[in-house]
Amino acid sequence: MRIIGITGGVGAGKSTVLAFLEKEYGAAVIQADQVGHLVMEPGEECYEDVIGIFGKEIIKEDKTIDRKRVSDVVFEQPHLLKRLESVIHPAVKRYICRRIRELQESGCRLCVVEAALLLEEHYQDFCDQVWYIHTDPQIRIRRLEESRGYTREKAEGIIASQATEEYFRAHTDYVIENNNDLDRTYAQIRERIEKHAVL
Ligand SMILES: CC(C)(COP(=O)(O)OP(=O)(O)OC[C@H]1O[C@@H](n2cnc3c(N)ncnc32)[C@H](O)[C@@H]1O)[C@@H](O)C(=O)NCCC(=O)NCCS
Ligand SMILES: Nc1ncnc2c1ncn2[C@@H]1O[C@H](COP(=O)(O)OP(=O)(O)OP(=O)(O)O)[C@@H](O)[C@H]1O
Repeated sequence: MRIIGITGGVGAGKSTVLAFLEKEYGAAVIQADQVGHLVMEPGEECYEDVIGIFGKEIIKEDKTIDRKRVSDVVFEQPHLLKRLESVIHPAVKRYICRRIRELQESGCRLCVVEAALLLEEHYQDFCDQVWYIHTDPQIRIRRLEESRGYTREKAEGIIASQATEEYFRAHTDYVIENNNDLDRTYAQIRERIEKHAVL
């Protein structure tokens, strides 16, 4: 099974690229953000620890954790983000490694793992290649304001907590530019998959 890692900053278009790989090439996809959400669901392994860090105020009526509330705090306060990461990251990595083993055993040909923190978490160790999705910060901020209702400050806070463009470029195998319309992005993906015999 080939494993492609997809990384890049907030709102760069990672999930959009992932959806294309799933639809066009039948890739099995794994999204670290979603796994992170899963492990803090009620009854899951990180639920109590996250409440231990932020207090009972983050519990919503339906008992789930209010991630928006957590996110409003952590991207402003690095020491709290570090504590949250120390709880979530090991659980996410275990989940992803387990899922990869399952996919391998099921005969899957292509798996794509998406993570903003792919490099920091060393997921490249189990990826055959890593792609960096690049979009200029101002375009990302505008897209996030329009599609997710983020404020400029919130988007900037997340961007500030992530790796720099230079770091991403220096540690990845292929860069996809996603500043323009999606057809141009998809063309770069096709080229990489087809000309470089990824499959
Ligand atoms: C802060 C939380 C609760 C916000 O949840 P919410 O559903 O509102 O946002 P979402 O998870 O979609 O993240 C929003 C954006 O921030 C980025 N992001 C999330 N965590 C981090 C982080 N630790 N460092 C840098 N960027 C991050 C995401 O990649 C995404 O681009 C959540 O992101 C979280 O638990 N983060 C810490 C754990 C983590 O590092 N997860 C990333 C994958 S393991
Ligand atoms: N080329 C593009 N043109 C216009 N809009 C785009 C383009 N690429 C992505 N978008 C939009 O930008 C927003 C962010 O894209 P997406 O969710 O794929 O980013 P992401 O990198 O996965 O975000 P996150 O870091 O939060 O996981 C979405 O609303 C998406 O539809």
